[in-house]
Amino acid sequence: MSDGPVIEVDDVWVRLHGRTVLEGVSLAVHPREFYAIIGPNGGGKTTLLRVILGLLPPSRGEIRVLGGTGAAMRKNLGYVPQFRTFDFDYPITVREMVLSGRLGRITRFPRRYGEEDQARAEEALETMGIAGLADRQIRDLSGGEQQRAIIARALVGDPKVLLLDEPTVYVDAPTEAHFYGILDRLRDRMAIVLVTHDIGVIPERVTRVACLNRRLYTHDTNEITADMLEAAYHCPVDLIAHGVPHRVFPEHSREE
Ligand SMILES: Nc1ncnc2c1ncn2[C@@H]1O[C@H](COP(=O)(O)OP(=O)(O)OP(=O)(O)O)[C@@H](O)[C@H]1O
Repeated sequence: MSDGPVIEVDDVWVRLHGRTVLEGVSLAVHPREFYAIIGPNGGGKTTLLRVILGLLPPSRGEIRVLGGTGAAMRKNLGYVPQFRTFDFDYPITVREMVLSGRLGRITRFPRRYGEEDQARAEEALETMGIAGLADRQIRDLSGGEQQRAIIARALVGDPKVLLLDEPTVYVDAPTEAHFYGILDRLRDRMAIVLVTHDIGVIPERVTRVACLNRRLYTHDTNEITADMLEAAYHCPVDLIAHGVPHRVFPEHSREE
């Protein structure tokens, strides 16, 4: 992989039903980066992911994936949508669900999974620690196990960037730590972009943080600063009460 950005968002604007949802958003994600985007509910996080994925055309601006703008480049993106968008009552095993992440890569007809598809699915199940659950029905899993299956499904396409929308909603604290450990190991192979409204879940391993509320506020470092939060949340945010690990903040001076 070259060292150029894997994703470039260049002055992107989105208007939906007469409302500006994204306003002049620019960012670059580099290989092996762990980029966290936080912001309040309705701040435009899912919209930004949808624009990056090519699911929603911007009113203005450009998205480049691995330097290109064509739809084919988007195959390099793995997407983990919000948990609530899945229908877990659908009768399907964990392996079948994970395999379905390969469908976009199969061009022959009729669409049948080949050996490589099967091998990738086993690898993704192993990576997410759910190989032992492969033959279970997805509806019989716990919320945390289902969440891992969703991520495994995004991994089978061998993405260069993994985009996650609120991935820890159904995950308890010990599992969350383990989960972020897994994401960190994935960074050998791909960049990670994680969006969340909950500033308490920003893991210590992030390499870059931005706040999004229609506009994007960032200092291009892994520090969340009080001014970024205030700009995005439009109110003073009690940093400690939200359990944000203090290491993501810069040193406070004596006067603060
Ligand atoms: N298809 C749509 N049509 C009209 N408005 C939309 C549409 N999709 C999103 N919006 C609006 O755009 C704004 C941003 O929504 P978005 O889902 O991107 O926010 P978010 O930051 O992901 O929020 P949350 O943390 O609640 O998931 C919201 O005000 C939402 O109502």
